[in-house]
Amino acid sequence: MPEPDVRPLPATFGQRLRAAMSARGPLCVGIDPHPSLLSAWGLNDDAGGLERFSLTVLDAVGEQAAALKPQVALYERHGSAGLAVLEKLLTASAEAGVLTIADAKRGDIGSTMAAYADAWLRDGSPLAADAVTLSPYLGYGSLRPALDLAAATGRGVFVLALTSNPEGASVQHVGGAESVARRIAESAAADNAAARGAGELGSVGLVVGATVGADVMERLGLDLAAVNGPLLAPGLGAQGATGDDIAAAFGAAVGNVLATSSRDILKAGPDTAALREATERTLAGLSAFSG
Ligand SMILES: O=c1ccn([C@@H]2O[C@H](COP(=O)(O)O)[C@@H](O)[C@H]2O)c(=O)[nH]1
Repeated sequence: MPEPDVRPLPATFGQRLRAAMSARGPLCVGIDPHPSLLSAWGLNDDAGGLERFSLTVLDAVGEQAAALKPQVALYERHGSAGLAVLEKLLTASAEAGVLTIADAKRGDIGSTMAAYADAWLRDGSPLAADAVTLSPYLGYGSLRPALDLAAATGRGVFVLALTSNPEGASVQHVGGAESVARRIAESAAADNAAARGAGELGSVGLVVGATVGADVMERLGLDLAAVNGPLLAPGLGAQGATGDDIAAAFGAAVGNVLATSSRDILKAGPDTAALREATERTLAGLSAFSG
């Protein structure tokens, strides 16, 4: 009879993110190599500049942030050479023990979704990250291949629910008390039920903008605490939101918020000390809810 496999299961993304947030604070630093930032850093708008930019951010703030969030579009615009740099960044981050969230906003019919899941969430995939952002416009259920693969490989997802841009309201707020956003939140809560039962943070997160505001949350009757998943909150700094705005809007769910900022921190580069100082300042600005 074969020996039972007694290797411990890998920690879930929710467990790893909770540990990172407890140790470092609730901040994710976005890596958005916009052409204007590359230029301001004295770098070329090419794969060489992209690599220098990406690895500088990892080196400078990788130990301060709970996670790094590369914006996939800004690598894709360089074609295959840009994606090769993204692969390098994801590998280097994993080797350094830094969690990564690939901001790819993927979503498609289930059969194609399986291929996106394979790219971002499969062990051994060159583009494997700890988590990926997903768009539920084709229906939350269409994301199932990614939800299942993430669960099987100890990875996570962040599903767009209430995005930080003003245009999001025209889709996400529709339906009032039965809004699209509320349905997405309820679906994520159902997928996190087992983690809730175990008293742990689930691995199915939502994207809820830091810019959204308490009035909208109230009007839509969203129970974000019931989601029991990480809440990725973009909009800090460059889009105008503050730590106080997050504390006011997220209420009882604020302990699950992972605030994310890109341009406001990145504009401090390329100097490593200045990037660290900007990250420190951003973390201090979250004191209203990070204790
Ligand atoms: O609702 C959303 C979802 C994703 N984002 C992304 O976050 C960063 C924000 O960058 P800043 O420079 O801090 O404004 C960017 O990659 C967006 O695509 C978002 O802003 N809002």
